[in-house]
Amino acid sequence: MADLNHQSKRRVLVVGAGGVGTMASVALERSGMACVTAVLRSNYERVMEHGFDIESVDHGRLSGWRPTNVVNKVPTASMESPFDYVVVTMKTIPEIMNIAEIIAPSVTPNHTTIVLLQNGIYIEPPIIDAFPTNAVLSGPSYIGAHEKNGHVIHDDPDRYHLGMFHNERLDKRYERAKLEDFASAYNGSHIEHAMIVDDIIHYRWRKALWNGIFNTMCAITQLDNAAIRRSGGEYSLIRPGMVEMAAIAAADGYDLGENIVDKMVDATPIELSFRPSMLVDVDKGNPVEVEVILGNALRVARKKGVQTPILDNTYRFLKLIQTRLLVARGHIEQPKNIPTTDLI
Ligand SMILES: NC(=O)C1=CN([C@@H]2O[C@H](COP(=O)(O)OP(=O)(O)OC[C@H]3O[C@@H](n4cnc5c(N)ncnc54)[C@H](OP(=O)(O)O)[C@@H]3O)[C@@H](O)[C@H]2O)C=CC1
Ligand SMILES: CC(C)(CO)C(=O)C(=O)O
Repeated sequence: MADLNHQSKRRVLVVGAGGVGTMASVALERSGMACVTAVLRSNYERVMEHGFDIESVDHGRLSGWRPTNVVNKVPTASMESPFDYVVVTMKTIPEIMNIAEIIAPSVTPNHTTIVLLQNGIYIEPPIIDAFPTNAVLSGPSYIGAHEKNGHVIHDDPDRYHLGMFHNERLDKRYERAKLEDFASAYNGSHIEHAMIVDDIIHYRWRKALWNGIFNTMCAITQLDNAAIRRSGGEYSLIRPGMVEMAAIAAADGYDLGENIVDKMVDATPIELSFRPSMLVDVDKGNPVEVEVILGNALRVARKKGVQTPILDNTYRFLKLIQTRLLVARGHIEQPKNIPTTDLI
């Protein structure tokens, strides 16, 4: 572990301590190079009293673990010691929340770097619009980690591509320095989690092939990734859906290469049954990230004139499920009129 004193540690705020946020906090704290304040919500009381109980494929068993600070509200940044990084690990549900507004009190202009460790495509532009003087890093994660009331099962290694999402008002050398500094802090526990890449949008489209198809279709059918393939979905829906997503990426200027569909399907062997994060949300009765995982991709398709019949229907089904979930949680009332979006 790095031998740094408290003063030289990066001050990091992690917003949302579910599976991804808790494991990000562990990686950063265990590196010895960061001091984490984690913002918790439903698990706050439990973690304050007992800490997290974590079973991690990367870090082993941690009982009663807590980051340096645990709070239940996004803190206002102090003038003397602003946050160096605000790491966002909440789900993105634009139907009911605005991430930029949530993190705003903790972001110091010209100083804080915002790191989005979330799924989705083109989730960065609204953050850059809201914080024009702050660097934005983007890291679509391949972790498997799920949290329930302070208990975390982390069974797939914490790995992600990390890149800067260029803000035209900032110098690329400044953004690059932030990218390298954050990656070094995250990787400081000597587990190589963050892999720096030059063009993060390419990697986000690659991941959209998996998330936009498996996450959505598993959430709709409530079948895990292996069950959906074994039930005939691989050739009727999964592969054709991935072909559509690759066509959107290509129209956006990102050629994902030959055999990308085979590669993405083979990336998760059929022997490995697991529930993608969106299916876990449906299991828990939580709203799903339909807009950032699929809606944003379809917005690009519309703009570029790409036909996406399978993904259009996937979106329509998922929006119905989303309405049920939002009503059940009291976020919206049962719609009386037919709800529409720019895509329906
Ligand atoms: N889990 C996984 O294995 C993977 C997840 N991802 C992506 O990572 C991101 C995080 O996913 P995941 O960890 O599964 O999400 P979870 O739902 O497990 O955790 C999100 C956490 O954020 C909290 N939260 C929500 N809103 C706020 C708020 N306003 N203030 C403070 N806390 C808040 C939630 O609290 P509460 O409990 O009160 O709702 C919850 O604890 C998502 O974009 C997901 O798609 C990517 C790859 C794998
Ligand atoms: C690809 C996967 C399954 C995690 O690695 C994911 O992104 C998710 O569960 O949302």
